[in-house]
Amino acid sequence: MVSALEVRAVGRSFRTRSGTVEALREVTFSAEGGEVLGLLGLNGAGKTTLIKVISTLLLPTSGSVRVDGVDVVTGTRQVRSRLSVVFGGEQGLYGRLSGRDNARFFGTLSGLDHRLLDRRAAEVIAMVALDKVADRPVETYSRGMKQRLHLAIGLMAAPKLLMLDEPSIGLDPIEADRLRRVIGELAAGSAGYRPCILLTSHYLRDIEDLADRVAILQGGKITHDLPLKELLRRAGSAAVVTVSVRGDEPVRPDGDAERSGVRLVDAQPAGAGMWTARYEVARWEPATLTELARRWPHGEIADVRVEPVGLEQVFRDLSEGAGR
Ligand SMILES: Nc1ncnc2c1ncn2[C@@H]1O[C@H](COP(=O)(O)OP(=O)(O)OP(=O)(O)O)[C@@H](O)[C@H]1O
Repeated sequence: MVSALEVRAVGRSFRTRSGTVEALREVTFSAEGGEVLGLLGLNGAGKTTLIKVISTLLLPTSGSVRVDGVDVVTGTRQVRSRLSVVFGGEQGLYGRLSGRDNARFFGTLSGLDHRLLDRRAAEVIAMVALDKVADRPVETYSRGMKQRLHLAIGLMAAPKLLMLDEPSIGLDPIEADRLRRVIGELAAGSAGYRPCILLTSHYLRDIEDLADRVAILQGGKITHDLPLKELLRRAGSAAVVTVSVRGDEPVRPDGDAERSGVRLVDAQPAGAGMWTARYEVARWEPATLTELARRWPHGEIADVRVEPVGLEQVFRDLSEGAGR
């Protein structure tokens, strides 16, 4: 089977006055249709360079990239017709034109047959839920609507590979959620097929909500390439649970934290006969609550607060682990 995206041992260096910068080093990964791959990296890690190489804007110095089986260097034109890059932000739309006319215009630029333009524009506008405002000038759109229009335009040519760069940048939480919902539907096949989606974002919520897999770039190298669930599992704990207990001191950890998946972090008296204790738990499930109650045989649990460990924490831990 041909992968939607295949990146093999890609290197890209830049000559600068102060020497050579290796922006990408031996980058290798692949992704399939229907998969959402999150690409994470701190500033300067090489994300933009990688996106430019995949989208044929920069030549790789070494290695190869294939989009839907076509090499980016020898098949530049075919590759361009198989992928779309959607950037965050407000630029690149014609404010006086309607959303529908913007979609038609960019569809023409990407070589779509004019007989298909109207139908395709209506389809993609429906996919991103802009039907009601499709004939209004884009200058009257909210930021979120403009972002969804960018996505619609990116879908005009039914790309096999959809690259989304910071898609929710500058959006309020409601608009960001709406956009994430649309992206999730696309990955699930709302466009009639399942594109491969490469998602770059500093906003980890996008990645956490949408990605099936996460690749982490550090210093131009892929340091991790894992299913999202596995990456979160590597945090070592799924949640931090804070319990307030009325009653006696807790039973101290009895060496079975590994088996029970519940590890006491600290416990302190909180006055008026109350204790506050924090636990790291490997899984948050009904058995965890039973286990916590077992730790306080003479106490009454008055309150439980659960904070899931998110990708942000994992990313921070991994970045620190890599020497930052
Ligand atoms: N045209 C260029 N000339 C020289 N160095 C460059 C050029 N483009 C990128 N670099 C260098 O390559 C490295 C990777 O940059 P890149 O922009 O790809 O990182 P990034 O992960 O996209 O960062 P950010 O999150 O800040 O956008 C950096 O050290 C950068 O300074």
